[in-house]
Amino acid sequence: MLRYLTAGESHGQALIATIEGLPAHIEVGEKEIAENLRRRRLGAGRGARMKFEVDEITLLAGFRHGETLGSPVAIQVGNTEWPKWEQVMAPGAVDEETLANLARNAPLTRPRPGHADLAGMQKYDFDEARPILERASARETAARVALGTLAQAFLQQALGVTVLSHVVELGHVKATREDLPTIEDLPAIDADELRCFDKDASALMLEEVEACHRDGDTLGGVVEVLAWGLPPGLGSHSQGDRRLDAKLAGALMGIQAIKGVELGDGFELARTRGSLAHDEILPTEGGIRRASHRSGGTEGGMSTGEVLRVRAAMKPIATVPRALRTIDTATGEPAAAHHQRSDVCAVPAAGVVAEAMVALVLAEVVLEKFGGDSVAETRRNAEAYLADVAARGLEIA
Ligand SMILES: Cc1cc2nc3c(=O)[nH]c(=O)nc-3n(C[C@H](O)[C@H](O)[C@H](O)COP(=O)(O)O)c2cc1C
Ligand SMILES: C=C(O[C@@H]1CC(C(=O)O)=C[C@@H](OP(=O)(O)O)[C@H]1O)C(=O)O
Repeated sequence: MLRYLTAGESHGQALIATIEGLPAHIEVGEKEIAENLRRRRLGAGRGARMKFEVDEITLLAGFRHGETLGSPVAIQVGNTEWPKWEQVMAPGAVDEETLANLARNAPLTRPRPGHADLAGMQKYDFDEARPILERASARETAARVALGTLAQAFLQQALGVTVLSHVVELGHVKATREDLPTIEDLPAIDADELRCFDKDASALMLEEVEACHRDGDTLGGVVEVLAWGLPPGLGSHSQGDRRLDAKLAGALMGIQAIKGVELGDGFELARTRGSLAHDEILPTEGGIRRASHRSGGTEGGMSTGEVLRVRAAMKPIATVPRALRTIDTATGEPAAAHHQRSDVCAVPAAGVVAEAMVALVLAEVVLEKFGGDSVAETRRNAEAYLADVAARGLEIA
């Protein structure tokens, strides 16, 4: 069983990520985690904090000599902003004078519509938003990306699976393409500020980010995650919560600001007749193939063996510089929502987080199907299964 948790506040000392259940001998470490954390910081529209804060990675447990040990993993991602926040975020008790100073200087009593502020203050009995926004903040996704890197390395080393994301919509601008992008198309996207394969759309998207920035506004968009090399039969039709689609949707909806998820052609399929909505099954040399890729690579809650394709829709950033209407909870009077700094757009970064979440779900279902206390054991079990599928003439060619 794969279990993981993160802890840590946005301006706390560090984030901590822990995971248990990954096999031994995954070759992965600081370098790979740092690269994914670097990618998570990229993208047009990210705020000032992304430029000066550094992700300080420490592998605390579960590794030896560049490999996982099969024991619980703990990773620390230090917040280099901490010295500036030591007093505001002091974990220990502070004296009355400090408390009074903090309350005088920056009481966050004007909750932002669209952020966790108000519901959190109501639920956890706080008079200001600081204790809520600290954990709601997407800073936490750095910890999930660290864990996702381990899952990605495991999937690649055990099964040859690659998981990558790209931006398909930003505000009202849509990228268009007839065929599915290949693995070769996508790594190159990393260098682009928007990680979007459609260069014309990408230019318009960048203009839109600029325009939003000038207007004191914010943007959302849609990212797509693709996974190549999956075997058929991950997940199960037999219970709702075992369906791969359900696990993916839950994991992606668990990312801050994600408001919608679709598998394959998703909502568009609902507008399409059945004769045109499904992926016909054709015989081919050495097995079978599909005539199209509309399902997104799942049927009956199981992987089909085709490319997995899942999209996540991110709402615009809630901290709108041209502040939205709210109330001051200290007085009950109308007010402008608090705003100090924020991203204008974090869609490309959300794509990297979405990759991590998809990889964690896939690692879970791979381990459920094939087990394995070492990467080699998972690989052997998967190969035996795939050989059997092929022997029955059902290999995806
Ligand atoms: C990578 C990433 C960066 C984000 N950056 C910001 C930001 O700078 N300002 C902000 O208000 N929200 C930002 N968000 C979104 C908030 O974290 C999110 O809206 C908030 O936690 C409330 O949760 P909800 O949107 O799921 O309701 C970001 C989200 C992600 C995934
Ligand atoms: C720090 C990160 O993202 C933060 C996510 C975030 C939010 O409200 O979600 C708000 C911003 O932080 P601050 O309010 O301190 O400017 C982002 O910078 C990060 O992704 O590493």
